[in-house]
Amino acid sequence: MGKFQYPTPRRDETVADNYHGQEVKDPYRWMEDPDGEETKAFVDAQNSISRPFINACPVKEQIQKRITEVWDYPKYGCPKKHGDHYYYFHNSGLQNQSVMYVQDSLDAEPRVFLDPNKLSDDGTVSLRGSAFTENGLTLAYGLSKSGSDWITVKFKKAPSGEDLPDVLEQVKFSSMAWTHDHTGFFYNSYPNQEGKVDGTETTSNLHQKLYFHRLGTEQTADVLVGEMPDFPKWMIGAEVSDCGRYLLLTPSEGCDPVNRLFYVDLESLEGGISGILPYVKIVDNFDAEYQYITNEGPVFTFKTNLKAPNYKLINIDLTKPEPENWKTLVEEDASAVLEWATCVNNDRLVLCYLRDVKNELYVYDLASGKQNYQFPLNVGSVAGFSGKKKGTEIFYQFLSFLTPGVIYHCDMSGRDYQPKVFREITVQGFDASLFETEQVFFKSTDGTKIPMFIVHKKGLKKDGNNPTLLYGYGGFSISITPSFSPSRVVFLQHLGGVYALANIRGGGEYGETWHKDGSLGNKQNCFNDFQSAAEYLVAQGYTSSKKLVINGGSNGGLLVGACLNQRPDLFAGGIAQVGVLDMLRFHKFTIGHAWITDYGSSDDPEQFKWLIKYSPLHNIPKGVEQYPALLLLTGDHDDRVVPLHSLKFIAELQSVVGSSDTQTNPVIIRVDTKSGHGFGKPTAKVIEEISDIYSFIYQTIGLEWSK
Ligand SMILES: O=C([C@@H]1CC(F)(F)CN1C(=O)CCN1C(=O)c2ccccc2C1=O)N1CCCC1
Repeated sequence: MGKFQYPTPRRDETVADNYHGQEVKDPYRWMEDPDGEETKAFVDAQNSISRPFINACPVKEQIQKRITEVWDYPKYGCPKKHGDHYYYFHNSGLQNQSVMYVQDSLDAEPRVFLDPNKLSDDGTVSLRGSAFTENGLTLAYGLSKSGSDWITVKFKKAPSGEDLPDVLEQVKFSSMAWTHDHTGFFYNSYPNQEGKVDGTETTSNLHQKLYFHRLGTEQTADVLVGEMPDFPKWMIGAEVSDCGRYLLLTPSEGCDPVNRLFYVDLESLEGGISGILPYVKIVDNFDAEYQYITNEGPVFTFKTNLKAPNYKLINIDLTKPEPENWKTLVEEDASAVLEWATCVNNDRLVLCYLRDVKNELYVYDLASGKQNYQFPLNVGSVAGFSGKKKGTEIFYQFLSFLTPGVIYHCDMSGRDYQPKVFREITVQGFDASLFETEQVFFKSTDGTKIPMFIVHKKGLKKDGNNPTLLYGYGGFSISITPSFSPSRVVFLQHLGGVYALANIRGGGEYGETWHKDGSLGNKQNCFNDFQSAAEYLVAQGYTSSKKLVINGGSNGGLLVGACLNQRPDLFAGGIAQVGVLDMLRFHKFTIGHAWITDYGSSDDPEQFKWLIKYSPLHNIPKGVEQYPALLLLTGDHDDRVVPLHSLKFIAELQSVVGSSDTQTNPVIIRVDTKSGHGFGKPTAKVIEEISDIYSFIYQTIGLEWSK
């Protein structure tokens, strides 16, 4: 591959910051202004390199065509009952957004209830959050434009779908909680945020407030019911209890699974909801998480990680709320993580556990906390669930790497549970029997056992010659569990690929211990684990460093950037999507301040030392013979991880390797328009992006297309 001529954007060597005595230059600081003419010109110049390179892939059309074919299968979500009707999401295959249908019964003719595809001509308006009233007669739903975190909340009558006039703007990171008289709705917004709020701005999201909206009134009449003026970073989660009597407030100040716990007895409010609510504090610290499950009168059940890093269920009686009166309902399981719990049929709990990255589903008695049934489940994930306290049935969706989806239905009114297949999702032309999934455990640098899924065609030759895509995330207590991906099928089936998913530390796969072992001062463990995963795949003959490409998005984009910098010899390439790459400044933009719980902050001298050691922007290796091929991807409306991270990183990398005679691998960036962090991305854009990624890999590590 010939040498690339990269743009040479202005380097302002006068920009430098003093971090606790250490000067750090930031020559591309000007790229932090997304509206600057220079920034826009830089983006255009970068796309003028990456677009032709990607399009030069000789089989790009075949790749895109095949991904489109495999993608074109009917997708369904679990039905949910609201009032006397069932609602479910369905995508006929290639629709940009899934459509919400309503049925009068499970076997009645479905009717379109809400079709987001009608709300834009390119599918870039997506549904983000929704909540039905208790009687199922009104729906509040959020709409996001171009993938931004900002939503506009609108309302519909159900089941007719008739639009109501109410509109709520400047809503972000919001709860959606109705009062049980169906007349009002709690939500969050940033009313005082200055300037643009269209998702292309980088303004920090501070001073979130809680409002109460009365249906049929203007947003200007909404009642400010909660604010924390002394704690600008706090976000105020709100939930109405199953009985409708209590409003639970769960303030948080970052992304750690911890929150405070306040409540309001809505029945005790003299004069109704008319101002800041008189909340009672049950927990006034950030020592643990308390997630509302249900309540029986004043006895509340919460999922918590208090002295239980794998989580447990506790009961708190509001009439005697002191911790010494709290009771454990379901003890922590030392070998499985309690991921979620839901009350169904008034007196049952459905609990979902994760054991060695595989889900298990159980029924417990609410009163006794005793387990009384385990649902039969294959190896894989429970990717969807629906059921509620006043309901007598549940639906759950099972997925795995080779199972596109099976939805089960179970009547919970008796004790003899007979889950039945409600719907089996199939992919034309996909024969799962041609492939296999292994779960292996390898040792990381410090000897810790790390799980990894490996998926490939049966009969794979372990001759070190298989192109391999190694995916990882490793943060924010998020577990990456088996899922089905049509584009991955194309990589395995037509590009002879091996797909590996490494469940590295920082995630939630083994509870809070696992998360903490990959956060803050331990963040390097994530990179060590991922590099050890790569070394395992090479040592076992799955692949070689010349055929190994790493991929991650968001926090996983940081993972890719840091690992390419640290071990440019170990990888042929990297695909970093919407990555966090400037670890000294991430907390200054949009919701970045909430990530300090995982990363720390450069404002703190001790934490600065952690960050400067691995921040991708500040650790690009100099003098390496060949930096791996790198494709960065971002979007102009990404207000979760703002594009400046990727712009500054690619500029610095190109300035370091661009002049090297031995650097033949491309290091380029693809900046999409009307595109955000990923949530709600239209199918057309998703397929284009994956096709571009495979085309990039095809040209850099040399793939072969087979029919
Ligand atoms: O997006 C993120 C991190 C990872 C996460 F913790 F899973 C979520 N996250 C967030 O930044 C979550 C942002 N966020 C809230 O804080 C919040 C409160 C209430 C409702 C909705 C929201 C919401 O989306 N990151 C991007 C890169 C690094 C972390």
